[in-house]
Formats: sequence, structure tokens, C-alpha cells
Amino acid sequence: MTEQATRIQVGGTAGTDPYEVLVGRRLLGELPGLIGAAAKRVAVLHPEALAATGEALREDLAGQGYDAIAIQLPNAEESKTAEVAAYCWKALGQTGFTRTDVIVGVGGGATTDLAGFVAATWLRGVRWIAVPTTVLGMVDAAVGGKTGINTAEGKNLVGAFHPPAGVLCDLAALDSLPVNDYVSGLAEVIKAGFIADPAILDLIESDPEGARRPDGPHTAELIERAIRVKAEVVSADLKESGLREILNYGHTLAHAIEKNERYNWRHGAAVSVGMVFAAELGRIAGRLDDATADRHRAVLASVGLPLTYRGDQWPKLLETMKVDKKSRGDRLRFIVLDGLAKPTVLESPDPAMLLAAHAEIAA
Ligand SMILES: NC(=O)c1ccc[n+]([C@@H]2O[C@H](COP(=O)([O-])OP(=O)(O)OC[C@H]3O[C@@H](n4cnc5c(N)ncnc54)[C@H](O)[C@@H]3O)[C@@H](O)[C@H]2O)c1
Ligand SMILES: O=C(O)C(=O)C[C@@H](O)[C@H](O)[C@H](O)COP(=O)(O)O
Ligand SMILES: [Zn+2]
Repeated sequence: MTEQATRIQVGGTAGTDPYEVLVGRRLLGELPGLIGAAAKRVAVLHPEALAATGEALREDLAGQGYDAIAIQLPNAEESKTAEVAAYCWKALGQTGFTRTDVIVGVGGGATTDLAGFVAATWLRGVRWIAVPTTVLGMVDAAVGGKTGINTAEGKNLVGAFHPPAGVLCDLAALDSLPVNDYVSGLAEVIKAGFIADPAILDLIESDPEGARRPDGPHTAELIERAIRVKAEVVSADLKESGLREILNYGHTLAHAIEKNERYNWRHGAAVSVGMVFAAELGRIAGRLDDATADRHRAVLASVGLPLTYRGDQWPKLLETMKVDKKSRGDRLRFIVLDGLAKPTVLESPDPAMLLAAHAEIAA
């Protein structure tokens, strides 16, 4: 049975269908309503780490009369490949999955990115529901409809905007999350703090140790605040024609680091370094005050996120950043801050500025 949950609406403007993000506990009772009466088949996509959860969900849905299958994916970034997507398409084809059938993605951001992408591409788009099980998935990846996979050339280079029909954030799922993965998700929470909601930073600074734990005093509030930031932005600009770019704060460098590390770094850890870089870039460009730039290091370090990356990799990172989705032709574009919660775009920064900002994160 569903316990009382916080409901955050996303979309519903500019021709997009509205949907809700629920945050609470024991939310799976909401699934049948979201799946809808038209579905006969349901595919539950889950990572290896959540094999038991995926199978339990499949059994539950089968007990409710659906023709339910579970598709196990590799853990983490290994699932975001064309091969894994093709494996899922094959399973859906063999099950006779039609346009009224539904995909449920249960897992972290990598799983929901892949599940959403499979939903976007199967029969040119079927309904899907996100059940994020990591902090990062709840506050960011599962919300907003960006779905996709990586290619050899870079991160998330193939994908589609395909919003879910609903997002169920069951906070109990976080109890089994390894601490490194938990903390990685805090990078996106802190990002939401810097770009839009500084109360998030105050909450973390008041108890950094508590922020690292699912039973911390502010866990639900931190997650809900970060979701509200994301919901507001994607509701105004689903397809990233402008405003949505602010959610990419720290990501230009982060994606290059992830690729350079063959995805052995967690996304949030790379975003942490990427935000320190972006803050330095803002400071060097004369946009950001010293105190706010320094606050990045302090708050990220206080929860155990990294601030530096190997200094000898700059030429490779620069090359990768050129295929960032915010680039236009030969122009690199970065999100920087004009001040706390004042994100803006920095176009074609001088190479010397980039190098100087890089020197501040080089280990
Ligand atoms: N679409 C978007 O808007 C968006 C936003 C932010 C990030 N992302 C993407 O999200 C991905 C990162 O997501 P993530 O940080 O959630 O990592 P992840 O999905 O790689 O999960 C991390 C690890 O935790 C395991 N796991 C997941 N839930 C668990 C649980 N409850 N208990 C135990 N283990 C669990 C996973 O199997 C994996 O091994 C990246 O690919 C990033 O690009 C997408
Ligand atoms: O939702 C968005 O928009 C974001 O930029 C959120 C990011 O945290 C996320 O990592 C996203 O997947 C990056 O998008 P990309 O378009 O740069 O691949
Ligand atoms: Zn991100």
C-alpha cells in the first residue's frame, strides 16, 4: 500500500504531458495506475545489482495479470550501450511488445537512461515509468525525459527526449546503496543548490556527515528540493532550447573526465570536479565572486566528493569537450555562475582562461 508521498508535478506546459514525481516509501502500489488499463505486457529493466528487486517486481506484476518480463542489464555505465539497447529490443520483439505495453526502469541513472531510451525507440515510443533507486536517479536522471546511451566518441551522444509517465522515488531503496554511489548523487544535489536553490547548500553545510546517509536528518528535504529545481527547469524547457542548459553546470568537463576514465569514475564524482572547474572559470572570467567560488570546494569536500583530476590529461579533455552538446560549431560553451543561483552561458572562453581554470583542478 502507498504511504503518504510528496508529489511534484513536471511538465504540462507547452504541449508536454504532465506527470508526477512521488517521493516517499512503499510507493509500488502506484504502479498499476501508472501502467494503465491498456497495457497487457510490462518489461521490468533492472541492473544486475537489483536482480532480486527486479524479479520481485516482475512476480508482483504477473500476479496482477500482466504478461511481465524482467530484463537484466549490466550495472552502471556498462548498460548505456547500443549493444545493450539492441538486446532489450530483441527481448521486447520476442515478447510481442506493442504500442500499448509499458517499460518500467528500476535502478540508478544509468538504468533509467537506458530504459527510457529503449522506450523512446521501441515502435517509435512506448510508455515508460521510472523507479529510481539512487540519489542521483531520484533528483536528476529519472526526471525530465533525457534518455540515452554513450558511444565510443563520448557520453550520452545518442538519445531522445522521452519523458516518463511517472517517477516513483522510494527512499527505502537508498538503504542498500553503497556509500560511494550515495555521495556521487550528492554532486547533482549540490549542483541544484548552486544554480537555483542555495537552501540546499545551507542544509548540507549544517550537517555534512548527515547528508552522506540515507537516515540523515535532511535526506527527504534535500532530495525534494533538488527534484523541484529540476522539475521547474524541464517544465519550462523540455528540449533544452535555452534554460535547460543550466542543468549542465559542471558537465562539460565532467563528461570528458568520464570518457577519459572509461566510465570507471561515477558521474557525480566527475560532476564534482567539473563544478570546481566551472566555478574557477567563472571567477577567472570576472563573473563569480571569490566566496561563492571557494564555497564549491568547501561543500563538495565536506561530503567527500573529489575536487581534482590528473593534470596531464588536459589536451585529451579539451578535445572531448568539443563534442559536448552545448558546443556550436567550433565554439565551446560553458555554464558558469554570475553569482550564487545566477547561472549563465560563457561562450568561447579564451584558451588561456580555460588553462588557468584547469590549473586549479589539476592534481
Ligand atoms: N537523464 C538525465 O537527465 C541524467 C541526469 C543525471 C545523470 N544521468 C546519468 O545517470 C548515470 C549515473 O547514475 P547513478 O549515479 O544513479 O549511477 P548508476 O545507475 O551507474 O548506479 C550506480 C551503481 O549502483 C547500483 N545500484 C543502483 N541502485 C542501487 C541500490 N538501491 N542498491 C544497491 N545498488 C544499487 C547500480 O547497479 C550501479 O552499479 C550516468 O550515466 C549519468 O549520465 C542522467
Ligand atoms: O537534464 C539535463 O538537462 C541535464 O543536463 C542533467 C545532467 O545532470 C545530466 O547528467 C544529463 O544527462 C546531461 O545531459 P547531456 O545532454 O549533457 O548529455
Ligand atoms: Zn548529471
